[in-house]
Amino acid sequence: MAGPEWESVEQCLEKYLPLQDLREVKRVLYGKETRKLDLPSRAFEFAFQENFELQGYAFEAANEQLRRPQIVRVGLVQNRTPLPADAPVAEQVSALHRRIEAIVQVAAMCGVNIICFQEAWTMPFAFCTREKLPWTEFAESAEDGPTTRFCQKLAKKHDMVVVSPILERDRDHGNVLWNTAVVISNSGAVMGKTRKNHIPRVGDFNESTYYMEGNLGHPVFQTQFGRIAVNICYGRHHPLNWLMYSINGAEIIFNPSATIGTLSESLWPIEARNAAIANHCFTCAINRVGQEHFPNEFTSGDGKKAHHDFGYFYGSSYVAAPDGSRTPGLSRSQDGLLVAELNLNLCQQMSDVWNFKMTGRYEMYAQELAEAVKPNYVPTTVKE
Ligand SMILES: NC(=O)NCCC(=O)O
Repeated sequence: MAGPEWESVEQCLEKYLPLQDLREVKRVLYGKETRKLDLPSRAFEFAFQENFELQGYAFEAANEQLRRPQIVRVGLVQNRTPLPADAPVAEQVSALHRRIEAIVQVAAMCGVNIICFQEAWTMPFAFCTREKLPWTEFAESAEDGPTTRFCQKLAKKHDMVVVSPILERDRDHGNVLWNTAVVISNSGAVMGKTRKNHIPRVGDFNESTYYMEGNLGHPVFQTQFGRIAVNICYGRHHPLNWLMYSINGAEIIFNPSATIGTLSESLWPIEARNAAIANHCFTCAINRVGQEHFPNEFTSGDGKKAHHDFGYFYGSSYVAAPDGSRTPGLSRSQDGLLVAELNLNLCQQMSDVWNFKMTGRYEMYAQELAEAVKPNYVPTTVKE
């Protein structure tokens, strides 16, 4: 599997396809073309100085007579962990705070209204190790931990909604851990939190050793810039998880993730994009980037030798729209900020075209599912 030396699908297509073919391939692969955003040159200069990629695209919607366009800019951040995983915990967290502060500053220059970071952004993705210390020390209170306070300052300073996915320690319920996203209003107030509903039991994603499936359902946050929800990582494999955020009114669903090439790279471009189409909403798929090395060897339960690495986090963060179009992905190897301008009117427009909420047979599914989960259920299979 390719590592950082293979930059991206987009770069490969641009390099090898003649212009006419490239246009048609992009039409089929990416849907209606997204316009390149004219971002300020000082934002590009600062991003270059700070060594991260900056890309910006806009999704258009048709003009309506009764509604004004509902324009919102979202920022997706993918990043490496700046310090090695064996550096002191507090130093790793501070280094990540500094890195994100610089990226958020560029997002502010680009007029971003809502920004989302990658899954468990304040730590290396250490759940592969199954060790408790020092990794559980990265857990913080969602309400008033140092990272939430840090994000509150950023939110207020830049008038930006911040979605901050962290490892949460829930002091009010026996100090248990959760995989949580904290949603902070552009006023700086904590609006609330949402938790990862589906815990992977695949490969080295040994997350069930650390926390349980979320117990907060599918909350949607009504921000000044639109209704948002957060479907954390592995939840993207579950169409009903996306559906429930949509049923609660989400116009934008963020999917902060941490996933590796050998496991999921071929699924990555499909799942969040399909969710945007199926639910008439925008989806923002964010993946971490790079390789993380852990001090102690761990095994993968596959008979192969113990190792120190999780695998290659392939970045490739992107935004998909309800009409099925999508932005190109950020690179597979670099830290990056993807800015996307959305017109939320496109959600209702696509709903009126395709009518999935109208044609969906939810009552029938609800009844059938209610039966199917009963222990004595007999599947309706017709046999010869
Ligand atoms: N972080 C996480 O849930 N990863 C699981 C692997 C995947 O969903 O691709």
